Amino acid sequence: MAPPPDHEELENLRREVDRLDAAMVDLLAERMRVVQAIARIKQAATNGRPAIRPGREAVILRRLAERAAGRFPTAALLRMWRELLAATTRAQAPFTVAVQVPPDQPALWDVARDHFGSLTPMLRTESGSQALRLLAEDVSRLAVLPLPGEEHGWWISLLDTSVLPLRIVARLPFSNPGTYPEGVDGFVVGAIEPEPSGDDVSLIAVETVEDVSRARLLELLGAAGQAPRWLAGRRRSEAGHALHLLELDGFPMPHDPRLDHVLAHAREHVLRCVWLGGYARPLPVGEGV
Ligand SMILES: C=C(O[C@@H]1C=C(C(=O)O)C=C[C@H]1O)C(=O)O
Repeated sequence: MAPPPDHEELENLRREVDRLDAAMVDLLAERMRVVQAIARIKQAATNGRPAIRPGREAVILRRLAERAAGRFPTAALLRMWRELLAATTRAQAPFTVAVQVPPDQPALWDVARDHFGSLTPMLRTESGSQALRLLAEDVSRLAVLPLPGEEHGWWISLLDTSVLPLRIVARLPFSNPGTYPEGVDGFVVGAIEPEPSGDDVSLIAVETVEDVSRARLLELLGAAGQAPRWLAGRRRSEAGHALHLLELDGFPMPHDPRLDHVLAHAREHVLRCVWLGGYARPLPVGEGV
């Protein structure tokens, strides 16, 4: 039987695909060499801490999503890059991720898996304190914990770590093409200094005297020029104080004058403000499908 007339063209196109595949592998190898050079420079500062830089990763992913838009399915591209970033960070220093999977958010495991790649060891924990213990014991270098709320009070523990402070460094999922159920969100915690990505949200714990209501607190901060969102609260009955977790747009640092301003402005009610970290604002849901 005579070959179909376009047989030769098909063969040529497949050779072209093979050539491009080979070129992409060469580029990945070249990229890995550059990452290793970065790792050598970072080594002194990293000193056993995780190599991941969530702010930098967010900058890379936003830029590539924009570049690929309309030419390559962005959601697939982002998934590929997550796998790549997991491989390049693991190559710098192997790490394990502790993941608290609450019974009502089983998909948080998948969100963590997609973010840290299919080959990164992950340990499932029942509670936030268990996940944080794995960090303290150096069994895991990073933890994925459900968004703070009434049930999830793990963030309180971050206030009390003085050596090698644990920070909230990322919010997951960073991109959700609509495949994760709504309300399945987590924070990544680790002994890393969060770095700005250009579009960030900060997390501030505010300790107040006990009788300051949530509304009053937001009002006080509003008067100090801030427009925070309230995430969670806890009473510290032993001290007669209350703790609130707030989100603030932008990227304040531990000693941001904006926080000092809040303290000065609401001195009678606010006892301290503690910067717990921040995260790169995720891409809008459904983007990059
Ligand atoms: C290479 C670095 O380390 C990690 C790997 C990255 C990458 O592969 O591009 C980016 C950020 C870090 O999570 C870096 O810090 O730049």
